[in-house]
Amino acid sequence: MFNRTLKESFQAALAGIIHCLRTQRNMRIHFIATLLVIVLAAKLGVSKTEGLLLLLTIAMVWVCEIFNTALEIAIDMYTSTFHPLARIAKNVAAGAVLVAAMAAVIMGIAIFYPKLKVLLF
Ligand SMILES: Nc1ncnc2c1ncn2[C@@H]1O[C@H](COP(=O)(O)OP(=O)(O)OP(=O)(O)O)[C@@H](O)[C@H]1O
Repeated sequence: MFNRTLKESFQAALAGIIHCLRTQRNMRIHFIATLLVIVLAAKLGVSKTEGLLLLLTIAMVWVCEIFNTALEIAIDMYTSTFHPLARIAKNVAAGAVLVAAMAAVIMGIAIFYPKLKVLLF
C-alpha cells in the first residue's frame, strides 16, 4: 500500500529486522549465536548438508523472534493495560521462539560435538 517499488518493500523489510535487533535483547543474543555458529562452522568444517541444516535452523529462530516481536508490537498497540488474553498471546509467541531455540541448540550439539571431540581428544 505504502511501498511503491520492490526496492522500497525490501528496505521496509530490512528496517523491520534492524528494529528487532535494536529493541529486542533476545534478537541480539540470536545474532551473536549466529556469528558463533558461522565461526565454528568455518573453523571445524561442515558438510554441505550440515551447513544447510544450520542455515535452516538459524533462519527458523530468527523468523520466530521476528514474528514474536511483530505480535508484541501489535498487542501493545491494541492495549497498554494488563489483559489476560494479551498475556496468553505473548506467552504463546514466546513459546514458539523457545521451541525453535531448543531445536537450534540440539542441532548445534549434534553437528559440532563430534567434531570438537575429535579435535580435543
Ligand atoms: N498487556 C499485557 N497484559 C498481560 N500480560 C502482559 C502484557 N504485556 C506483556 N505481558 C506479559 O509480560 C511478558 C513480557 O512481555 P513484553 O511485552 O515485555 O515482552 P518481552 O519482554 O520483549 O518478551 P520476550 O522475552 O518474549 O521478547 C509477556 O510474555 C506476558 O506474559
